[in-house]
Amino acid sequence: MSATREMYPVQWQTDRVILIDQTKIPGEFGTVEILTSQDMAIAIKTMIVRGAPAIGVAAAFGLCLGAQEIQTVDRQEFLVQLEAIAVTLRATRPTAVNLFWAIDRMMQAAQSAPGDVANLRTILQQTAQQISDDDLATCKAIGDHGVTVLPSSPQKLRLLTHCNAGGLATAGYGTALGVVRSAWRDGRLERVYADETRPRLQGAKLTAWECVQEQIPVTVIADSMAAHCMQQGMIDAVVVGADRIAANGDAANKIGTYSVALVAKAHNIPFFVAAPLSTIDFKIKSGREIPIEERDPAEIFNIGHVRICPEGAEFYNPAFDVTPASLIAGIITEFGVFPPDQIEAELAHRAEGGKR
Ligand SMILES: CSC[C@H]1O[C@H](OP(=O)(O)O)[C@H](O)[C@@H]1O
Repeated sequence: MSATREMYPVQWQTDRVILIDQTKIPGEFGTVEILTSQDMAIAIKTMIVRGAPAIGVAAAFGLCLGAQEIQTVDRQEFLVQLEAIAVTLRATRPTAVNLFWAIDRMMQAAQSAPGDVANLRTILQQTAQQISDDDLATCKAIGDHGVTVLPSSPQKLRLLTHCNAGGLATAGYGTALGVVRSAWRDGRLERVYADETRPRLQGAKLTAWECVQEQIPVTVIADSMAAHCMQQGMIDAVVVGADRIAANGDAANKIGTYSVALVAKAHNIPFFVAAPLSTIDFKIKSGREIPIEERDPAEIFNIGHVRICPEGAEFYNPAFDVTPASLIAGIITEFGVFPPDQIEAELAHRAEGGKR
């Protein structure tokens, strides 16, 4: 299956949501049917669906499931119960701002829609689908803008990425992998170097899978090898995704991204962050305010189902880190590529214009 437009990690089907089960890739390609808002919350928390834009889309359709569960015909009571479901979905994961942005957009749509409860259900489904469709178009625009800022030589570039910011992490096509796909389409790409991305291994499992699906040459490396590859002159540029970008351009992304950015700077290799406007959190001034999710220590002490650490050791498992704006050559958005210290000025007016 192609991992581009045809591959939708989140799909609404009449009265349920079909998720690609990302915990099973690459061993098996399977889907799960999500019938309730509660099950959608579990799917987001357990990373059956993951990736900042993808969990925003998933939460939006989770609210559509919730709307089906609410029995009342009283509009005000419906909105009260819908907000309670929104609280549950908001509590699933704290770092990716797309989750909160999508839920807020859905709740605003419901509260401002006219008519009875049946109409609110219709508006919610239309809004969730629009969020999904917009993200797909946004990823394509990010991909195409991204190619314009990649180094002009060599003609065929070697791009390193960290984690998975691909079609699986979005409504399709991807952000960082959107740049990869557009570069590949334009004959500008020799190879992707994919950090395996311990502990969840999204690079080894998901990025490699997406590239292999489309015959994009990909080399998987252990996270500890990225510095060596850059020192050896094997990497021309780095492109990663983001889960939340502060107004000053500091960017939170999967744990290990900050190290990659530091090494890229040391070797004068351009380090780009690819993300939609919905990932920029204008309400926070710097990356210090970005909440960092801490996950189950078992993700550290197990590989697969094999325990690799002795009982008695303690563990620390932050799922994200923050790369300061000073290490970022440019933020690639659907509106173009901007220096991180100009992101607030450049894009705030679009946010006020309701384009988010
Ligand atoms: C376009 S995906 C952005 C971001 O989301 C991923 O986190 P997770 O797999 O924990 O949901 C990763 O940080 C990606 O770069």
